[in-house]
Amino acid sequence: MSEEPKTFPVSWEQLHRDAKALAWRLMEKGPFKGVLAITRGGLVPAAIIARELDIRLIDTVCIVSYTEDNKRGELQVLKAPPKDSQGWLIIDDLVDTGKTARAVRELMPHAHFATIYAKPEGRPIVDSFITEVSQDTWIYFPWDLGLQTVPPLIRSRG
Ligand SMILES: O=P(O)(O)OC[C@H]1O[C@H](OP(=O)(O)OP(=O)(O)O)[C@H](O)[C@@H]1O
Ligand code: HPA
Ligand SMILES: [Mg+2]
Repeated sequence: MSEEPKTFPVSWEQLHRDAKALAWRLMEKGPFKGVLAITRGGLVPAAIIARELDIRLIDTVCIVSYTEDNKRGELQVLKAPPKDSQGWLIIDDLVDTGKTARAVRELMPHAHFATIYAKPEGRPIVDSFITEVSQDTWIYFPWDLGLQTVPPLIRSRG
């Protein structure tokens, strides 16, 4: 992963709101027979969307992308998705370079692919998303954040 100058921290409330907005959009794309979460980032959004669409069949595709010198490396599929991709809804938290999405699409060519956030490089690979952020923005998800103190605005002025 490269150094990203801009940051986009997402709170639990915002994530819930954005996941529900995605569920609204997906209502007209279904019906879906099941939700496939891309671990690990897709797990929380998948739970919210499955609840809103009243889908009880949930599966995962478990993927690790090794990092070497802060760079995204080879993708390793630890657990494959179902063989028949027809009618499945794939959920991930975001698409960035599109490497993960491309790999999962190859395994699930007939599924609908949805993410909450999308960066320009990966956006053409997904079927549905809610919010686009620029390629040089790093999204921080609530499960990677903690409460901390911040200095008054006036002291951070250059
Ligand atoms: O479009 P890409 O460049 O492939 O990046 C997007 C992927 O990267 C993140 O997952 P990560 O591999 O960091 O693992 P995690 O979901 O377990 O956090 C994110 O959850 C997406 O799955
Ligand atoms: O912007 C991001 N945020 C968190 N994880 C990621 N994995 C790829 N891009 C990102
Ligand atoms: Mg992920």
